[in-house]
Order: sequence, then structure tokens, then C-alpha cells
Amino acid sequence: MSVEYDYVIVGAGSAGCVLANRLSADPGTRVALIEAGGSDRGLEVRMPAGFSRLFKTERDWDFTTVRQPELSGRELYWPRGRMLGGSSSMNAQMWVRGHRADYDGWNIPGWSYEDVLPYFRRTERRAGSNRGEVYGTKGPIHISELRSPNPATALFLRACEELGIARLDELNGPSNEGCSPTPVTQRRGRRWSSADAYLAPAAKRPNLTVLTSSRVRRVLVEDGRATGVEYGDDGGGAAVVRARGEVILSAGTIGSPHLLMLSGVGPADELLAAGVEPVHELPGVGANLQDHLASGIFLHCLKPITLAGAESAGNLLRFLAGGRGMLTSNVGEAVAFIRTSEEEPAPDIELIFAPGSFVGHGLTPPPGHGLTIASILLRPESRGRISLDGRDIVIDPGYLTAEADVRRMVTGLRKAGELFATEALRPLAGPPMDPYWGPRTDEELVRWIRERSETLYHPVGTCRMGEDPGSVVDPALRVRGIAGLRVADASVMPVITRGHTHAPTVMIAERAADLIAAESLSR
Ligand SMILES: Cc1cc2nc3c(=O)[nH]c(=O)nc-3n(C[C@H](O)[C@H](O)[C@H](O)COP(=O)(O)OP(=O)(O)OC[C@H]3O[C@@H](n4cnc5c(N)ncnc54)[C@H](O)[C@@H]3O)c2cc1C
Repeated sequence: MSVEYDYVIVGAGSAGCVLANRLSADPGTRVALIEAGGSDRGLEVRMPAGFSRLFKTERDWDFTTVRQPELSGRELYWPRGRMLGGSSSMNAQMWVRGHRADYDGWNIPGWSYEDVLPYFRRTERRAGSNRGEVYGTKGPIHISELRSPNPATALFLRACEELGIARLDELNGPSNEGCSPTPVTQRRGRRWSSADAYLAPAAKRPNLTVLTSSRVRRVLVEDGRATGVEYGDDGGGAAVVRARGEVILSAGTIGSPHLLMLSGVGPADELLAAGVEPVHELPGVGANLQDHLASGIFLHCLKPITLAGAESAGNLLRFLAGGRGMLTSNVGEAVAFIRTSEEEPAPDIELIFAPGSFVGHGLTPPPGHGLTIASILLRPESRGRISLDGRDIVIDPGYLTAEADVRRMVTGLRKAGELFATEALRPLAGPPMDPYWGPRTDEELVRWIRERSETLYHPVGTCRMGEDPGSVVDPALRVRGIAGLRVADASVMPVITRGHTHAPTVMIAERAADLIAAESLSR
């Protein structure tokens, strides 16, 4: 049996929820949103500090990369949200648009900083400081200040100023060079995901159908046109939905290229080797994978004020009764964006401060009160790829395959060490906390980076947008060579932003909705 809609959207994540709302705003348009995961209800999703409690549960795709030769041969754990809201229901809630140079640097008509700025503003509903009115205030995504920041966070910001890192008026202006408390996607101290912002208000529309626990297996392509999708439910059944207008893939940086490949769109030789009949040769599918790599310094905290004490009965009560207290922390409470050399046009390293020890994705209970400053490689030169092994996905981020990336990481970690040595932070900064052992020389720092770096959870780029024929989607996000098929999610970013990836993904989806509406009017 098959049912027909105007638009079929695959994936209810950061991007898919935006599209479901915007496209179904016209009551004459029938929209289906199909999500592999289930509900986003529950305390672990709502409670900001609890995001690592979602790791390795049924709400996590729980991916693993292949062995990374430049990271001591380790296989890395990659969580991704598998529920309504997708990764926006399990992320650290940091709202960081990036730098104007990111979008101008994409160099794609329609996607310059000035072009995309209205879409950021359209999505934002800022509560709190808004100097220069950089934020929008009427959109669906609540962007707040942390309600109960840790006292150590103010000291980190003072430490940055001691080292000459200027305090920004607002983090999300055109330049993010400087330091700032982290703006968070929270409302009254609770997580505010794409599903909260976009899906919940549209859920009762009779022209929007949301299917959960339904994993799309492939896009149906007939005579060069996407006509629908085939999906399976958790019980092993299969069904088809048809799209009169378009199929839109918003299944994320791993899911979207995976689905294209399973549908016969990708590098033909690789598809054949995996037993998939090629429908359209598009070698760029799965290539251009980029991620932000993170390497941290972990120290004992000399005062018992950190998030190690977050899960007390008192804090739970404070959170449940008033949306306040340590459980409203997003862990990464403040940031600094810096350049490792004067030649850099914009920041290439981010330093994230956590008033707690965030070791092993927060899955390992800390051995006491700790502090973390993580150094993030914002502009990796390394590129990886996603490919098929039979029907399964293979993730190779190619971390640190470019030598320049290692040098930048070393400079970032040195700066993190300098911050801990400032007058502001010294009273809190104790000895190294296990597994950190206090590397000092360049060789030791490189060893630490290779042995312990982890993802900051920001993969992008595997369905690259561009004007060139080698790109996967064109500047209107249409898949090259297949009519009626678009990709709108983090995978279309040609180059990763010098910020975090949720905000740009929402922006991409907002713009995609306009592009789709404009095209439907002209049909
Ligand atoms: C632990 C963690 C922390 C993060 N912290 C931050 C942060 O603080 N700030 C920030 O900006 N970014 C953060 N990110 C990254 C950010 O959340 C993502 O970049 C963003 O959510 C990506 O949006 P998306 O729409 O591309 O994909 P997703 O939001 O991942 O959505 C994809 C959706 O598609 C579904 N799907 C996939 N395949 C199929 C299929 N075959 N059939 C049906 N459905 C399918 C998935 O289940 C999912 O719901 C974090 C991510 C993680 C995992």
C-alpha cells in the first residue's frame, strides 16, 4: 500500500523539523515527515546537563568510526540523535552561528553572510542580552543565557581577558573572535530542540503526517525522478510513501549520503562493489567529510564547586521545581575563539570551558571535582569520507591526516594551559586529573592529542553544495541529476563553520523551505 504527499521529508532532526513546519504552513500542501527513532519525551532529553545519559541508548545511533591511523589507531565513538529532534534533542545546546568569513568563504550565490543572516534571525527568539540587536527575537528557537552558571565560569572569562582575549558583546555577531558565556537553546532552564520549536506547534495540522520508528531504506527513483521512499517499521514490515512534489533528505551527515548510496546515487564502482545497482553516478556522495576534533586539559578543581555535585537530590528538586541549578548547565558554559597565527583570517581554534571533568564523553564518572578546557580544531584541513560496506555505513573522518591540523591543535592546548595558569583560574587549578598526565613538550602534547582526542560531534559536508559539477547538490540544494530530490541538513555544508553546527543547520533548513516554496510557485 502507498500513500501520496506533496513533500516527503526524511529525518526529524535539526533540519527536518524546520521543513515539516514551514512546508505544512500552507494547509493545501500535504507533508510527511519520516523518522527512524521515536519520541523525545523524558527527563534525560529535557534536562540540559543530562545529554550524555542519552549516549549508547536506543535514542542514539551509536556509530563508530574506522580505525584512525593518526589517532593511535583508535576507533572513535560518534553519537547521533535517533528520536524526534534528532541530534538537537541530545546536543550540548550551544548556539554558535560561526564567523561571517565562513559563509562568505563558501562563495556560493545565495549563501553569503548577508544572504544567510536573515534566516538566523528568523529562527531566533533571544531572551537576555542582545547588544547591537544581533539576535532575532520573534522566531521559534529560544536562545537563552544559562540560568545558573557555575562560579568557575566567570573566572574562565576573566582568565581570557587576562591573556588579552577580548570579551565579546555578543557571541553571535559577525565576528566571534573573543570570549563569551555560551548562549544556549533552552527555555526556562530546559532543552529547546528543533522538535520543540518547530514540530510541536505544527503537530496538530491535518496536512502533516509524522511517522516515527520508521527507517527509510531507499529513495524510489523512476525515469530520473524521485517519486517516494520505501521504509521499514520496527516490526520488520515495509511500506512506501509517494511524493507528488519532492523528497527531501534531512537524515544528517551520515544518514543522507547513506540513503543516497542505498538508492543507487553515488560513486558507481563503490555501489557495484556493495551490491547496489547504480541509478546515477555522483562520485561526491559521502566525500568531503569534516568534523571538529577536541582535545582537553583536565585538572582537579581545588574547590568543591563543580558539576561533579550536580546530581544531588537538592539539584534535582531545583531543576524540577524551577528550572534552575546545576542540572540546567550545558557543561560547555563558556567559549573563546582565537587565531593561532596572525595570518589566519578568522579564529581557527575554539576553547571550551566546562566546570567539570568531561572525560570519555561524560560516560566515565569523574574521580572528583575537576575542570576542563578543551581545544577544538575549527578549520580542519583533513578530509574524510563515508562509504558503503554492503548495506552498512563506513565512517572514516580522516582525522589529522593533514599535518597543519596537528600544529594547530598543539597551539590550542598550549593556550588552554596558559588559561589555567592565570591569576583568575590559578586558585581553582589543581594537579592533572586522570587520564590527563600534564604533557609539556611539543612531542608530549602531540602524543596526548593522538591518544585522547575525541569528536566534538560536528560532522558535516558529505553531500557538498556547490556550483561545480562535482558537488552533490546545487545552490538550491537539488541533488544533481535526479529531479524532485533535495538534501537539506548539515551534510550540504561545503566547509565546516568556525562555530557549532546546529545553528547553521537550522539556517540551511529555513532557507531550503524558501527555495522549495519559490520553486513550487513557479511550477
Ligand atoms: C552529543 C552531541 C552534542 C552536540 N552539541 C552541539 C552543540 O552544543 N551545539 C551545536 O551547534 N551542535 C551540537 N551538536 C551537533 C548538532 O546537533 C548537529 O550538527 C545537528 O543536529 C545536525 O542536524 P541534522 O538535521 O543534519 O541531523 P540530525 O539532527 O542528526 O537529524 C537527522 C535525523 O534523521 C534521522 N534519520 C537518519 N537516517 C534515517 C533514515 N534512514 N530513516 C528515517 N530517519 C532517519 C535521525 O534519526 C535523526 O533524527 C552536537 C551533536 C551531538 C550528537
